[in-house]
Amino acid sequence: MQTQSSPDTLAAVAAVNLVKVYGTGDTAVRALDGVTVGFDRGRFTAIMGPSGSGKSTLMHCLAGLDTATSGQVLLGGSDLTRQPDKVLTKARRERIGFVFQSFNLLPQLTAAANITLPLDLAGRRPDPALYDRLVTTLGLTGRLTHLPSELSGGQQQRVALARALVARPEVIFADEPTGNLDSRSGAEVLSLLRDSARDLGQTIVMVTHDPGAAAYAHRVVLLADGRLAGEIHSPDIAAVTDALQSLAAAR
Ligand SMILES: Nc1ncnc2c1ncn2[C@@H]1O[C@H](COP(=O)(O)OP(=O)(O)OP(=O)(O)O)[C@@H](O)[C@H]1O
Repeated sequence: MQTQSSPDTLAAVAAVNLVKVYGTGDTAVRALDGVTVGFDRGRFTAIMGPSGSGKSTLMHCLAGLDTATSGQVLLGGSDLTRQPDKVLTKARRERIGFVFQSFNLLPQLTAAANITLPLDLAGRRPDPALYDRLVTTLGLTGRLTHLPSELSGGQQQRVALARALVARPEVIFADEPTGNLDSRSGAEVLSLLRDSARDLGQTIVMVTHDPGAAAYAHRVVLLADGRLAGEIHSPDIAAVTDALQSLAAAR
């Protein structure tokens, strides 16, 4: 296991000495304590670590959904932390895709309209071949005219995934993307993420607690107490489980 990660400004997305403090004074929590890590283009990385280690905070800061206290977030080499809100919003809309547990589907739109919404907002049309492939692979063919309230949790999650992938963003951030899926659907989603990295050169960053899910990634980045605690390249379930157990034992 390696414990070093150099700042890599050529990475698709990178954190440089990122610090995030919630609250002030005695109650302040240092959720990120100087994290420097890069995520290479076309690679699928899982972020893992004990509960409260800063995984979600890191991903939210990388995705521009939360503001770091200090440090930099680089997207394609440019510093997101110094951009005006308008530029940040545009970058989020056009260059970044999100697959979060809370789905964030619009309740009044059909599944199909939810999937194409980010493209519609950007005045772009979906690539029909990619759209068809995603809808078929994700088992949504018979569900496209349904509203989110008419879909199961797993189906909603797959709509959110199709929405993130169809726009072909440079970077996709996924927070427990298989959390609500049965094991077969979960395996399909993870394969799809890995294929998207390989075939479309997308950069995928996924937070997960599941060593089985992490084993689909090219690399696992470990966090503990808001700091980088190691990396595993070409992870398998046993190596990930061992690393998590070592982190838990060190607490
Ligand atoms: N909005 C907030 N206000 C105050 N503290 C927060 C806030 N969000 C997170 N924290 C704290 O920051 C630390 C890191 O939280 P974070 O959610 O990033 O951890 P995590 O590794 O994603 O945890 P989990 O695996 O339980 O989801 C925790 O101590 C948490 O309590």
